[in-house]
Amino acid sequence: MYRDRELLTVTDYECAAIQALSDADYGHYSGGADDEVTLGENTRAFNDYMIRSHCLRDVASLSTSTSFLTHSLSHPIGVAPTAFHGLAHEQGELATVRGARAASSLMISSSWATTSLEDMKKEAGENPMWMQLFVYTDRELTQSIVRRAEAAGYSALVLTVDYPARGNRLADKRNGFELPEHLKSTTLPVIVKGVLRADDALEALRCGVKGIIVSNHGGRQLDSAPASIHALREVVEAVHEGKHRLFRVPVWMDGGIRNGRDIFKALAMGATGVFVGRPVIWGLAAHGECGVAHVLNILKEELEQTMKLAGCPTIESIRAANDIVVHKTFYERR
Ligand SMILES: Cc1cc2nc3c(=O)[nH]c(=O)nc-3n(C[C@H](O)[C@H](O)[C@H](O)COP(=O)(O)O)c2cc1C
Ligand SMILES: CCCCCCC(=O)C(=O)O
Repeated sequence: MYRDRELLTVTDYECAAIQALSDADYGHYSGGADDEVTLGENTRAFNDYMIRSHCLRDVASLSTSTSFLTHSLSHPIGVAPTAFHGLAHEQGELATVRGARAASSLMISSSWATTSLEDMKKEAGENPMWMQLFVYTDRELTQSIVRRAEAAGYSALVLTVDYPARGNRLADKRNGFELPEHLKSTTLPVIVKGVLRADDALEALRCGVKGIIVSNHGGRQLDSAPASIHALREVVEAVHEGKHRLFRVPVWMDGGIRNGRDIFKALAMGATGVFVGRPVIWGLAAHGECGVAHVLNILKEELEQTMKLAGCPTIESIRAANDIVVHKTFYERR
């Protein structure tokens, strides 16, 4: 496992990635749409919530184990689909897949990967992978991707529904960001990714989806969309059945997660698990597969630390506690 006294947090990894990447590539990965209001809100909004910790709880034996659909996992931190890893590291997605496997993280492959979907799955071995695809007007093309993903051993398809058109990314325009010729790849391939409202979540349920990822695409599509953590509660409540926190389908979230406290808050607000995008890219750019694994392990260790300090020894105990995370106004009213 990669260890470095200088690289203790995701923010440390972002600083290392800035050194490793060209300005244009860093701008492409880090940037959001337009004024980047949503991009900023994604991280900031976690500070709107406080962890109302318990004391006098037995946290001697702690477990972060959980499940995503049929997969039993040792922790609830997955890798979000992000495109073009060949810009961040010479081994591209193969390094990311190896890092995710080393950290036992479920990974969602981007349909705009710079490595074929078959090669990625082969590299992952038994580590579970889902395949992301966009909504293409060419149905035959979509079907051929779906068939390839099935044949390769992907266990779910993640349909990104927040991309009817590309967001207005000013960093890319200012830097003249263009994909190098040698990376243009069309490895194109039902969980929906990009839901932010209760009514859309219910419509997705009616369409028979098996899961929902609350996401605003890392602030790269509609600027002024709400922070994912703010939208999470609305979606969770919509798909919530009864008063015992039984969900008709799991709800995950991504966007702005940079530490274990953020993950704890998302779980407490009803998420089955979380996915991280840019932090994985920072690990990849800084130290390849070891960097990816290290970033994911940092997040897992921070989650464990938060669970101990908050008096919640299991993921279920976080999700079952109705009041372990509260909006900060809770304290203003008292
Ligand atoms: C560089 C980059 C590329 C992305 N590519 C894709 C993609 O190919 N497909 C997709 O569904 N989402 C894509 N996303 C969105 C991520 O899956 C995810 O929603 C977002 O990165 C989460 O926010 P975070 O980066 O703050 O963790 C991309 C995001 C970034 C930053
Ligand atoms: C024409 C290439 C589309 C790649 C989309 C990648 C993506 O979702 C992103 O946010 O960037």
